[in-house]
Amino acid sequence: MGTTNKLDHFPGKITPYVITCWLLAACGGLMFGYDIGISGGVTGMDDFLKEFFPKVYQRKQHAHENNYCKFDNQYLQLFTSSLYLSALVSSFLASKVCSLKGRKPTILISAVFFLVGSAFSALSQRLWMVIIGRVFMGVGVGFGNEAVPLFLSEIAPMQHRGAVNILFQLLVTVGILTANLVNFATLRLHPIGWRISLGLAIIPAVLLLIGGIIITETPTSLIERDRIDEGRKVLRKIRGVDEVEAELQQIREACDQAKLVKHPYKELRKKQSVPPLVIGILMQVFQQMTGINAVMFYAPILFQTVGFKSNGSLLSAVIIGLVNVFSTLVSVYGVDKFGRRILLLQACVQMFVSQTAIGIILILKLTDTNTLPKGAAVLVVILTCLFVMSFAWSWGPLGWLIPSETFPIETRTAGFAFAVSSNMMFTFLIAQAFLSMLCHMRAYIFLFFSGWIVVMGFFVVFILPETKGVPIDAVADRVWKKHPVWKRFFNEDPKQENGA
Ligand SMILES: OC[C@H]1O[C@](O)(CO)[C@@H](O)[C@@H]1O
Repeated sequence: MGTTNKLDHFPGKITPYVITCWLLAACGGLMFGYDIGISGGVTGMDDFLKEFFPKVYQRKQHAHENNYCKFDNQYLQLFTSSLYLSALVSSFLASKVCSLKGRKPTILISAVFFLVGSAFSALSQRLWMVIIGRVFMGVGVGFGNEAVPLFLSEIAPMQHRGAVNILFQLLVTVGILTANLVNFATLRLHPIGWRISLGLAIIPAVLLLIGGIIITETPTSLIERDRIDEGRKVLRKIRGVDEVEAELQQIREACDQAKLVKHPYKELRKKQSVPPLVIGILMQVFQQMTGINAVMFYAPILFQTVGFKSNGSLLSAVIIGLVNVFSTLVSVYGVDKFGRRILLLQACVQMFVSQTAIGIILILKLTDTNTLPKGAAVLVVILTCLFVMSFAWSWGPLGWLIPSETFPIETRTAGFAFAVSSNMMFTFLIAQAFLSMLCHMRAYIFLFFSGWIVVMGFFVVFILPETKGVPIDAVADRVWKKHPVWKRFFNEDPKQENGA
């Protein structure tokens, strides 16, 4: 632990150049969000269903007794989920490219795959072509989600890292909202509305491509690869000052320490890695088990299921998208003021109440002929907004922030890759299973998610330590070693410390 621990006061300002780099790279978040938001609307569009899923279209036309099952089709779910499966696999490859070649090339690869994939899926004539397009886009998402959050925080001055990390999630929510708006507009454009929706993903991809060409490589990545002089030059440029030796030194020490560990993935198997690994993975798994993506992917379908017309359901999705963006802004302010645990716990209560209430209303009020009384329908939309609101200022951004600040430098990128892939894995599972679960569990599915939220509440109370205000490299000493559950993993016995 001989590192410089004067972590937060290096000279430097937020220069216009850094802001430009942030904005361009953050298009990676926009791209990811656009995709999350676009697929649900497209799956609900008649022209799309007629072309690729005529049976689902027929079922939809003749809404009958079992309305909950009208969208239950494995291939329809595969349309949404295939992207996350390929993102899951590619995020491990991306973590290698990211450390061996740098953040910039990883971002460029991401943009190219996304660009090709979105053009391909928009122009498809067959279902398999759409799916291949989605798989390409998934590689883009896997590479982007690995490199962009790292890039954003590595070029940020230390004291702004938390807020900048949330910028990624904020752009994800802006992407989702944009997609909801696009779907709302293209619904009326027969028969190619869905093609326009899918094709417009090209815009964030092109922006990211331009960004990938313009942005600088990060100083950490250059120094990690022994390109010290270039690292110094970049640091001067992004900080807007000449005096950067102290920060350069600190990055060098951190990189040297990381290099002592030859195999970060092996290091993750050691006892001391258990606490951050468990926390990093569970934060992401729980983020998905709130049921957020059941709403984000399938809100338009969900609202159609409970009796809204196409138009009304897409409009509701737009409202939810707006709530999502504005509530994420709250966390930028709240995360360092109230702390992580308070935000997460408050959200557990609000999410539990709203999910349970939605479930009960649907169980009691949704008739077999697929009608929900007007008042109940409005209440369901309001409750969905309350649910999304609390998710957006807590588990949404903190699902990324906490894993990025709990690992020590030696295992940070490897540990983060596990967190990213757990997110993709559970996003995939929800995308693939939700419509079938809806068919079999009906409105009880909401109670299923509320059950998970109770488990998450216990997790926060008993297991999750507070990391507010703790410098990133002091987490082991100040947090883990003092925590009643986790301190036993930090044995004082030197043999154990060395991993013997
Ligand atoms: O804003 C909601 C979105 O945020 C994420 O949880 C990513 O952090 C997505 O999985 C979800 O769709």
